[in-house]
Amino acid sequence: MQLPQIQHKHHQSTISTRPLLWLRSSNSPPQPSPLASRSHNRHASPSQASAAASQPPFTSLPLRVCHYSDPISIGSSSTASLNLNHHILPKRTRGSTMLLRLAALLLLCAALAAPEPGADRAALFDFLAGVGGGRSARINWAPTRPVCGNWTGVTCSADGSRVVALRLPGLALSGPVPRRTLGRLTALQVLSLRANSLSGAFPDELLALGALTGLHLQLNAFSGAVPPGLARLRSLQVLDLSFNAFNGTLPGELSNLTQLLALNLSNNSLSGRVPDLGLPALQFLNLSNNHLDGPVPNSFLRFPDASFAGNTMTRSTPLSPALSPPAAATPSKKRPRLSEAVILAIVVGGCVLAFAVVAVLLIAFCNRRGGEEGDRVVSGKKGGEKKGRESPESKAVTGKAGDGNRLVFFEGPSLAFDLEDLLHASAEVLGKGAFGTAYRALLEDATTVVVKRLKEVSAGRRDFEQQMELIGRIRHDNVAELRAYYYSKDEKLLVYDYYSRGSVSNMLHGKRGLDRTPLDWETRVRIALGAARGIAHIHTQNNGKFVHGNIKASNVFLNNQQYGCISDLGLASLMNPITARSRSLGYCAPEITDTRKSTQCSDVYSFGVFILELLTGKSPVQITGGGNEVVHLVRWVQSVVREEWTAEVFDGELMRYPNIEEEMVEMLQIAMACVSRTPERRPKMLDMVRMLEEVGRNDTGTRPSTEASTPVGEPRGKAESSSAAP
Ligand SMILES: Nc1ncnc2c1ncn2[C@@H]1O[C@H](COP(=O)(O)OP(=O)(O)OP(=O)(O)O)[C@@H](O)[C@H]1O
Repeated sequence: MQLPQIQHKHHQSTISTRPLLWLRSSNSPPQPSPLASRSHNRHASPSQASAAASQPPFTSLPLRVCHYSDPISIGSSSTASLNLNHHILPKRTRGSTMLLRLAALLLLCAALAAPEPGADRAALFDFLAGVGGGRSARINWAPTRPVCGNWTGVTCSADGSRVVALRLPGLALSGPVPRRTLGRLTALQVLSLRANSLSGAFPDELLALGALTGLHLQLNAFSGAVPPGLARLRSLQVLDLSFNAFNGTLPGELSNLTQLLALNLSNNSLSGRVPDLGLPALQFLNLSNNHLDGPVPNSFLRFPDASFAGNTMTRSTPLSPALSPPAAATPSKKRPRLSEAVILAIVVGGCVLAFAVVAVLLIAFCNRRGGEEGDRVVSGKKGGEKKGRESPESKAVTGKAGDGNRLVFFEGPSLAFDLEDLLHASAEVLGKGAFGTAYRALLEDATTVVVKRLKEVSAGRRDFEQQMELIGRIRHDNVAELRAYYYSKDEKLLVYDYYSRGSVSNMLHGKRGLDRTPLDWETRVRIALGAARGIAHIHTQNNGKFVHGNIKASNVFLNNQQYGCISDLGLASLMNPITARSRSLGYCAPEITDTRKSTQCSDVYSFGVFILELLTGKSPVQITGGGNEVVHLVRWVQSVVREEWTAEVFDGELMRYPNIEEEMVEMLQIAMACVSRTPERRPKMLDMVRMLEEVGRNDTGTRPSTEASTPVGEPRGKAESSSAAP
């Protein structure tokens, strides 16, 4: 991907961009292409280098670093003004010089008067003084300015008394971490020194930082053992030591890290067997490209092959050829032909796309860096920074002057991340849909978001932004909120909350066995009712003209109250209609053709198909007869019902629940009305809400109770009031 040169808006300094690496196994950040990165793995054996082309499911995004070729920090500029020599200035400037001095003095006084994390300030200074290469003017730690809110990469507690986060990525820091410096930051929760050139053993003093939740030391040159003492960091949620030169075995003591959500030790020189660490909370694991051997421990069997690629580990089910280590150890692995095979595997895995997402995110990040100094994208409202049309809900905007590319965040109740956090996130591919690829990204503060990279957007910038503003304003319990969007010529990104239980499609058709989430009747009714409320609300937007356009089970999730919650609204109108339609097979109303766009009536049809899916447990389109026969759910249900075999249509899994037949039949009738061929005969979504609420009200108390006790038809706070509003 061609990365642009970006001008720093204020200092006129050129930021040269280094190509990023993401989900890659490479030895150092500046690699021109993900496909070429195999040959640059400085710690990996040839086998690892080959396997490095595989796609570990977890990695960091810190992969492009911006360098200011002519950096001038605010601190240094204010110091410069103090040093002005009035003797060489013309008389008329002497007055202003005095003013400047006075201002600087006031600034100093203000700095001294403000509540300061005094001890932490001293520790930070000692760190900077002791670390190699740490005198970069990009580290704007001016003694005259208060630490909190001013010092580069430093975040303080709410009362300003302690430093709680230190993020100094890509600042060319080198050498060992100086002793008795960072260990004094005892309130530190997040430490990120990623993408520097720090070396030496793991800094032991970090092991005393009991409040740490995120430790990001990836992309450095640390060596020696992974210390067992890490187990003392009981609050740790994210540990990323990837792309270093750690060796030795993996300490079993890590099993004490019961809060750990993400563990990335990839691209080191770890060896031996992997102990069975348990780690029940772990969601991301990457041990790829080490020298590990032995079986994949039981507790890690739930992670994909890519987590272990580039080792010689074995698991009960064979590693997929694309990811298995290797044979790559043999010279033949170095041959171009094999490399192509590996590359193909990457493409098949779809993970290469993740690379591009991060590229764009990084571009956006650099754009942000080019914006106002200290411009925190979501940390608060900033008046006047967004020119032109502005949604009242938009919180802040970053961008490069002139091209209009920008990242826009919307207000949200739990918005606690900014773009920088997003860029530092570990990520994995969730899936590929009609509109692009979705990634799950774990931020440094352990927040998980979903980043959706759209493809084949046919709408122009203006239409796109208008639609985003519409979508971003929608707030409803049963509608997945759009948190942020990014638009540039080449990339369009959307940021959503992550729904940990996955989509209703996963719940209905996901793999059978232990991992399967059984969907009881009550849950299905709540899903249908919630989704109906959400869609009904959507239909009231834009003066009652808003269309969802892509209603299907993979776009319905469970909200906190276990009701359906609809996502991906309003995207269909921005896309190439033919591509979108081909992926929504089975949900598409018959009247929608290549030239006719989705309507609210066609939304109702799609919703009807979704209800049939909930009732039957079957996909909207099934291929049978050895791939020769296509069975459409709607037609199948219609034919069965016509033959009066109604009971035959229901999901076998529902048969275990007594006394629900009547409700199932009612719901079937509602669904059948929705999938009428004649659009005008379909009910409105608001009618659907009422009808589905009636289904719940018919409960005579004989229905088996489930863990979620809220009666289906009962008003439920915001969702109910919202649904009543339309
Ligand atoms: N916010 C989310 N939380 C959890 N999983 C999600 C989220 N958004 C999408 N997914 C899952 O990621 C996968 C890919 O989603 P995506 O929306 O890209 O494709 P889709 O839903 O299959 O098709 P379409 O692009 O038509 O919506 C799906 O399995 C989807 O359920």
